[in-house]
Amino acid sequence: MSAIVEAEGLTRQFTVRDGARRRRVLAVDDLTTRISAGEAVGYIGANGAGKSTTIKMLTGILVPTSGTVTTCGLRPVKDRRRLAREVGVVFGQRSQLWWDLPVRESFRILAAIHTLSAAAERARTEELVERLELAGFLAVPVRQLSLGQRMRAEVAAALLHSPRLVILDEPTIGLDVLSKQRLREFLVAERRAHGTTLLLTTHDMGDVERLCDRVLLIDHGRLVYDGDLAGLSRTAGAERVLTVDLTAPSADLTGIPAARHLSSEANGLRQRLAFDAESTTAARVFAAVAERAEVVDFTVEEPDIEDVVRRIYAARR
Ligand SMILES: Nc1ncnc2c1ncn2[C@@H]1O[C@H](COP(=O)(O)OP(=O)(O)OP(=O)(O)O)[C@@H](O)[C@H]1O
Repeated sequence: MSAIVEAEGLTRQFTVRDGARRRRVLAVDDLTTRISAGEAVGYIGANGAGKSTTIKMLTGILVPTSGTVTTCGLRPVKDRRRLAREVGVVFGQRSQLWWDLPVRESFRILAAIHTLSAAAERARTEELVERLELAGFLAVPVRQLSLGQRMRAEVAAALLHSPRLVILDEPTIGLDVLSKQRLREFLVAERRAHGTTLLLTTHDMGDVERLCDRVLLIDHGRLVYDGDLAGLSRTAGAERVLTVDLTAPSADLTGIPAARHLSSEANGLRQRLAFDAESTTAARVFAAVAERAEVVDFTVEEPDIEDVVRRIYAARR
């Protein structure tokens, strides 16, 4: 797979005033990573961890203090214009649309900026209007749109020129559950249809769970995890939980190998056991429970990803 982002020792330092003194902040510290074409990567970290600074270096807005980065095979600062054709950026908290113009007009201006042919503009606009359900408000000025409508229009605007890389900065912030779901479904479909690479910064772990197959976790400018979500949970030692409903009240199911009894309800009719996916499996825990009691129903819960991230931060403090 060709590389869409290649960063090598990427570092950005700021000098900030701290009263009378000057202090250096390493916003991004020696970041080395590679993102291949077609990947969907969640870039997560606490406020101030260095996510925006990284994105700015990837898109040529900020010059690195040291290290190198290529985005879509281009040098972001030097080739910024050419890069603009390859990358689409969506900011959840900042509009890129013309506030007083109808949505349709913003699209026309952007198509002209990207020098799309009339046929390409028509086909892509139609595709995005249909997939993002924009038809009902194309003639409405942006300032009159609801947040959910505006975000859909923002995404369409950023994707109009069919960029190879789409960077989304907190794309679902402030959206209601349904709008979030629609937007995520659109992004999944867009990626499937066009092989688009997604790089997403978010505090919403639902975005990561539903959209990303890889997570980069950054803390104080340093990359502290690179892998899939399941691995992130393992890193934090997070446990899965087996809940069993039994046919008869039972004593606490303690002493199950590699599992920990968490709770019992209704005289032990429902019991919860936590286990570490590294040392056993849900099937083994279930089998051990079934030897001791008759089970009518069961569920297995995955670790809560927000809890996982909190644990990782806590462990590093
Ligand atoms: N222009 C700047 N001048 C000085 N310091 C800056 C500048 N931009 C960012 N920083 C500092 O660099 C660090 C990383 O900031 P950055 O905005 O990249 O974090 P972030 O992970 O995007 O945070 P958030 O989730 O709040 O957007 C912070 O300590 C921030 O204060």
